[in-house]
Amino acid sequence: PIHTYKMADKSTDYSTANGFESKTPFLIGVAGGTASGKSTVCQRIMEKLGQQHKEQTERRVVCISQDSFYRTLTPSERLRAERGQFNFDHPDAFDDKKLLAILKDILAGKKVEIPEYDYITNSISPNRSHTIYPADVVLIEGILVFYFPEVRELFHMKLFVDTDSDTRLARRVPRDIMERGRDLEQVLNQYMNFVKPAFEEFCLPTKKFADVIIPRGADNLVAIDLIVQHISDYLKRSPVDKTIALELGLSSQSSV
Ligand SMILES: [N-]=[N+]=N[C@@H]1[C@H](O)[C@@H](CO)O[C@H]1n1ccc(=O)[nH]c1=O
Repeated sequence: PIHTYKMADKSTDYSTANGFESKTPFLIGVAGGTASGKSTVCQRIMEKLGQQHKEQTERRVVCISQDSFYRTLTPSERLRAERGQFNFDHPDAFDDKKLLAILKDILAGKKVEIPEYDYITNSISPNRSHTIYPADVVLIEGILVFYFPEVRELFHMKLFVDTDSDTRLARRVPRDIMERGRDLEQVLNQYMNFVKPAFEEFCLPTKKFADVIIPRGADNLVAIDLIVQHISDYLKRSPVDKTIALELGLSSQSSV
């Protein structure tokens, strides 16, 4: 029997329409504290899905970051940010309306432009954006992807990466110093004043919305395999959208 993939909170009928599969991408939200391993979990899922679908090079799995949707800071906010006195972990720091609009475009199978975020200048770098073509699986990772109800309701699957906060801090300090040009005192002050309190007030409470909670993040290979298997089963039931494959100039013969 052909299974129609029934979502918990919405039934999506991937029935064919005018000869082609008319389907929306499988949208996965990946939340968790800073440095919990969200983007690594996304990478592992994409790698393993890619391996699973060798025979179908059209399978497209892409990942976008909520950090691409930090709102533009006012000059005074930018000054505070430079002094480590701006709270980037608060929901108000994000342009959730823009994220919602982009996710709806993705679900409509549209091609979207995602800006890159520059942690050194604390701003979106206008010339560095990347294009997301219609995909089969789209992962969105971020500390507060489950905080905004309208965004949360769009996900077909919600993952929460649950890593101990001391492990996260231990990873965060070197990363902020090496990659984001900060000094130790500023990183620790920012963590104590903003990152830790905001995690407890805004991020941790969204764990209850997760379908799967992943303790230890990317090290948890059993959890990642389970998740990949679930996605793979879903993908097997919804053949590749030929229009997407043709549009992208891909075909099963091509060695993309
Ligand atoms: N500071 N701080 N915390 C946030 C948050 O924990 C994390 C979100 O991915 O990125 C951090 N973040 C965000 C924007 C920025 O310009 N700098 C920065 O460090």
